[in-house]
Amino acid sequence: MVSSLRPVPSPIPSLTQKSAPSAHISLHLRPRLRVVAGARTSDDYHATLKALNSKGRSPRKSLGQHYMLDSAINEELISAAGVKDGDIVLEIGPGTGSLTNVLIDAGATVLAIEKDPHMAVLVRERFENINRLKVLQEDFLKCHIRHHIHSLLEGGSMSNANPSYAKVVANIPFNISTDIVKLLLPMGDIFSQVVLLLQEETALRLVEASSKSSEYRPINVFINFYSDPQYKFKVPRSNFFPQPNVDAAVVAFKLKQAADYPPVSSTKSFFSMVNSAFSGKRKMLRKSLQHLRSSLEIEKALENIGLPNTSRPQDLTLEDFVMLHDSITKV
Ligand SMILES: C[S@@+](CC[C@H](N)C(=O)[O-])C[C@H]1O[C@@H](n2cnc3c(N)ncnc32)[C@H](O)[C@@H]1O
Repeated sequence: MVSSLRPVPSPIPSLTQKSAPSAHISLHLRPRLRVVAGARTSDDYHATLKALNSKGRSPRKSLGQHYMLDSAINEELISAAGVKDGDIVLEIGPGTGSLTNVLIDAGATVLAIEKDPHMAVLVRERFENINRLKVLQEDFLKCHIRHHIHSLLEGGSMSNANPSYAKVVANIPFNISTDIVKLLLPMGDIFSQVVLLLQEETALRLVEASSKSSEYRPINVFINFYSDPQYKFKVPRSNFFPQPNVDAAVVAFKLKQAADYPPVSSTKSFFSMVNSAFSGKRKMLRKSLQHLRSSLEIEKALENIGLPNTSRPQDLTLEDFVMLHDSITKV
């Protein structure tokens, strides 16, 4: 099913076009060298435009609709997740169905959740004879995803194989990508792999920022708590229609299971402490955590774990935060 070598008419940019260097990637976070640019024109280019034209639909900015034009990139996405025959895969935002098509071709059973009712109809029509695909017209951020995936894993009628875990592979709207990451990563009981196409700058911030870097935030502690993230490759903006103002990148999160989470007495109190620690980024922890314990007690807790009593949040690794939380809750 993969691409034939047909010329791409204007005004859609050539899929082989190199993108401009990313000017906004900040400070310590620099893009990796590996870039997957569409090396050929793709059936997806034609399928996408045909599908959009047939419905008279213009892409909606509010829904982050930037459609992938190259099935070669979709294939790289599913290979990053190791999708194989019989896998159960959640796709968020199938749009015109270009990634869905590659997932179905790989033998996966696909649950696709699409917010736009027109695109949900379009993708249902495109794959009307495929019984390994279920399309739900719902807002992913509000749907009962655990319930839907459980029924597939428990051997619902759609699936002939019954893997223990499902996978997520999706080209998601950039404007809700952090919300999606926050929702999915603590679901290591149902998902083993989450592979997402994100805005490149977001991908770098989420995956590369570590303690000591100025980009380090509570979300980085959260991500490393629940997963082992890996930046996979860059996808230049010229591979999407309409072309966004930024490049994209693929990130693979290998989800941990609960038994492998760092040992904290309560995740709620742990992340609440981490958020407070970052509330005044330039502030020393003995000040920003004062509502939990006295300055003296925080200083003592920091010293107990081998850190200077003047430490700021960006000085602490995930393991340091775990020890600090343990020490503070015991003081
Ligand atoms: C970046 S496009 C990707 C489309 C398609 N997967 C592709 O690769 O061409 C994002 C898709 O997510 C859908 N979407 C936006 N917000 C959503 C939400 N909250 N829940 C589910 N789908 C959403 C959009 O309508 C759109 O189809």
